[in-house]
Parts: sequence; structure tokens; C-alpha cells
Amino acid sequence: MQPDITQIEAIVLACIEPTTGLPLGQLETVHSVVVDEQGKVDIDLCLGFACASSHKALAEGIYHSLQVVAGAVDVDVEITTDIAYGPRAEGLPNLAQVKHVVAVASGKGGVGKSTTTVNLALALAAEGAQVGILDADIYGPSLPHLLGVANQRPQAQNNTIVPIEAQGIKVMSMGFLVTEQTPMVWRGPMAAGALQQMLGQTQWGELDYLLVDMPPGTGDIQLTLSQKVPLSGAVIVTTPQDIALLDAKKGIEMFQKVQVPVLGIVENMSTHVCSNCGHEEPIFGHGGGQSMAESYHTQLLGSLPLALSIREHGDGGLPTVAAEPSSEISQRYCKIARTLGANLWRSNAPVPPSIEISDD
Ligand SMILES: Nc1ncnc2c1ncn2[C@@H]1O[C@H](COP(=O)(O)OP(=O)(O)OP(=O)(O)O)[C@@H](O)[C@H]1O
Repeated sequence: MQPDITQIEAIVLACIEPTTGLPLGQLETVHSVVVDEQGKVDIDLCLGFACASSHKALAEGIYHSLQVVAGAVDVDVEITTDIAYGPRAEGLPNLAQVKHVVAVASGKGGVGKSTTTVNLALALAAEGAQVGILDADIYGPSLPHLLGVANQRPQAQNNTIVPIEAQGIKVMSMGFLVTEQTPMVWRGPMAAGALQQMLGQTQWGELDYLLVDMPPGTGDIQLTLSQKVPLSGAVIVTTPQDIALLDAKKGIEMFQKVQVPVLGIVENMSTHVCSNCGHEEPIFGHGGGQSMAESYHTQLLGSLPLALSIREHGDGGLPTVAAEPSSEISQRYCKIARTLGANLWRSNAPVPPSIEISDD
């Protein structure tokens, strides 16, 4: 018996995509539904954001839902990812194959922005994306250390720089170009110029996401970068502490002023879990990230605890997502990464893929 293609289509469109919690019909991601002469059903889905870890759950949801369709016994679901380009940079040929440049910023220093950036980059890669990181914190570059590549030096090639590869991520940082004996004492405009040069001269190649670890604050460097580089969006990292939230708000307002979409907020050091008794305590305050997200019409992408392991992994040059990929903390970073990708897709989507249905 030939299964009813119209019924299949309606059921597939009603299936929930786990990252966004939206039905596929609303995401307009169904690419094709084909039933061949033998009654075999082939469903091809193409998602616009990296979420490899949820493909299995989505496919299983579809198989399960299609059980009610008479004759639909041989069903194959294929899920692929196609991340569309965001805004492109004019006159920056090395960024031509970079689909999205995303700033990771915090108003205040020391809230864990760099730690969050590296873990998010690794989480995006684990979800199937090609990722790079630019360490724009040129006064205190910490990414080489966090990724365990502090002793490496990038090679120059035809007036361009070949980025360092660390744990599957392309990395460029001022930290590679200076030594601890040559601290940088630069004025804002000089630093902003150096950063633009580093961004534009690095051979990034093909990347889905280039995360830019911004220096803390809302000064010259941040503004120049936001205005001169085609940012697809920004992520704000904060702790729930009032003073950090106050500075984070300035960061959000800066991005809004220069029309860069704020993709969401990551609340770092949300709670502390005692390693002795397991008692969980919101030592920096409670609910600050959520209420800030609400008042600025953005989303709390997720929160991370103040955890000894996060600090130890960072200091050891193997961030948590790489060191303990299946840990609860890594799962949190991955969930944030998937939501970030989905928000980016939604805020940049040109025309979503159309639905194509055929009887073979
Ligand atoms: N969730 C966390 N749990 C435990 N330690 C953390 C956490 N997040 C960050 N840290 C630690 O806090 C310190 C500051 O983190 P990090 O360098 O990432 O902050 P930052 O905001 O980038 O700082 P800066 O603004 O100075 O560049 C580091 O020692 C890091 O290991």
C-alpha cells in the first residue's frame, strides 16, 4: 500500500525541532518528502544552524510520529546543515568565506568572557560547525593559554597570517605575536587599527562562525570593531552580580546603537555548588541575567555554575567542552551553542528554504 504523501507532509511539518521548540513547518526547514514506487519514504531536512547533537532526537520524533500513517514502514530521514551567509565585509578578502562574525562581549572584566568564548567555540564545532576565534582582547590576550597553544607562533604567508589550529578551531590572537616581556601600551585608535589588521590579514578560510573575544568595556576598540566589521550579532557574558549587570547593559546598548543584533546573554558563575556537600548557592545574586534579557528583549541563552573544573580545565589549556565532552557542564555549553546558532539563523535568515514535495 502506497503511504499518503499529504498526510506524511502534514505530520513532518508538525514535528518539533528540539533546539528551537518550534514545529518544522514554522521553521520552514523541510526540504523534500519523496515516496517512491515501492512505497519507501525519503525525507530530507536542511537546518540553517549547527545542532548535530539533536539530529537523532529529531529523526526519531519523525519516525515515531509517522507510525500512524498506513503503509509508511520504510522511512528514511536525512538531516543536513546549511548555514547561510550573514552580512559580508567589503574589502576584507580574508573574511570572504566567513559566514558569520559574532562578538562575545562583557561590560566588565573578569566575568569569564574568554572562558565562555573558547567553550562556546568548541561546542559549536561539536555541533558540526567550522569555527574560528579572534582574540580581540589585545591588552590581555588569554586565548592561546586557554587553548594550550601559547608557545606556538603563526606563520606569515604573502602578507597574510596563517592562524593556529587548536582542537579543531582556527585561532588568532595578539598573544601569539608578543611575548610576556613586551606588554602592549597602546592608545585606543592604535589598538583598534591593529585589531582590524589582524582580523583582515588572517587566512580564515571557510568558517561558519568566527567568534571575536572582545576586550571588556565599551571603548574605542569595541566601537571600531562593531562599526567596521560586519558583525552578524553579539553575545553578552555577565555574572548575576549587580555591578557586572550594569556594565553588561552598557554593552548591550552599544551594540543596539550600532544596529548589531544581540543574540542573547550567557550568565556565568550563576551558582556555586559546594564540592563537599553539594549545596548550591547563588553567591553573586539570582535572576539578574534573566531579568536583563527580558528588559532588553533578548534571550538568556543559558547559565554556567562557578565550578572548579571550568577554572582547572581553562588553566590546563584544555577547556571543559574538550576535556569532558559528556559532562553536565559541557552539555550546557552545547545547548547555549545550539540556541545561539538558531538565534543567529533567525536574525539573519534571508529566505528560508522552500518545501518541495513530489511523488516519484
Ligand atoms: N564558570 C566558571 N567557574 C570557575 N571559574 C571560572 C568560570 N568562568 C571563568 N572562570 C575563571 O575566572 C577567571 C577569569 O576568566 P576569563 O579570563 O575567562 O574572564 P574574562 O572576562 O575574559 O577576563 P578579562 O576581561 O580579564 O579578559 C579565570 O581564572 C577563569 O578560569
